[in-house]
Amino acid sequence: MKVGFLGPKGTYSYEAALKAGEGLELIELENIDRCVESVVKKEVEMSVLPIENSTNGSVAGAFDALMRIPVVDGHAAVVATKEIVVDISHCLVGYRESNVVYSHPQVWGQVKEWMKRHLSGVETVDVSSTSKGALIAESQKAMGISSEAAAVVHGTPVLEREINDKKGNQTRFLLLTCPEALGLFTPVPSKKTLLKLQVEHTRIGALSEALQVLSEYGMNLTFITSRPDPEREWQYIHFIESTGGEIEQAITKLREHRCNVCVLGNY
Ligand SMILES: O=C(O)C(=O)C[C@]1(C(=O)O)C=C[C@@H](O)C=C1
Repeated sequence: MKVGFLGPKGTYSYEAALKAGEGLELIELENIDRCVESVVKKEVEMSVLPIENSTNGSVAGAFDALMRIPVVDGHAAVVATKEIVVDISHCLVGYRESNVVYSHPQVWGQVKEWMKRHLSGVETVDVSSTSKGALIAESQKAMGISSEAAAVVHGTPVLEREINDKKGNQTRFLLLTCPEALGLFTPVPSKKTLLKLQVEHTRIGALSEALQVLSEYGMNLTFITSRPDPEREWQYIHFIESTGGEIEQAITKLREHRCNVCVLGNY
């Protein structure tokens, strides 16, 4: 079975993909959008998507990509089936004489204090992944922030280990798949449900009513994030994760309240 991950090898996404299961064929993808698109287009059976870091919060680009999953008759064409948590320990890699450092944009907020103390004045450049940062650092004799595994993959010297501001730094990934491929998995009891929700913001209390419905049906919110709706200016798409409750009944009720809602996964 093919599992896509944000490449090149050595990213934290690669580590998440290794945790996805046994005997899987891991396929390198070039950016976060492709991690969703490749499953939608059935180029891979599954892929891993980073959604939240314990220090720096939700990965905006991941939710923007989830927004583009086609929904037919209220059902998403791709769903999350598993949550994978990876410990994130960043290293400064490359060549100290440079004054440029490359990494994934989600990293800067995880090393802010350390950068202030040790690398103030250097230019930070966003690249598609941490491993890409280590690769560019090596080819341009610059610096990068990545895992030690990425430095090993690209032969980039490690200058400093454990530079993240908070120890116990972790990122959550979702394992995405198309519902037709779900039969290939051994079912595990799911604990969390991820919903995509749109409410009519022109109506007072629309979001609070929707959240009330979830609580009425015993769904306990564990995470909520909102992204701008690409089709409606100053309107938002909400991603809500919860545990327990009567999900089907809650969804029926939300639709009665004119909410546009679909399940993006159970894990
Ligand atoms: O660049 C990587 O190594 C990734 O797997 C992406 C990603 C992210 O998008 O959050 C994953 C974990 C870290 O928080 C930093 C970057």
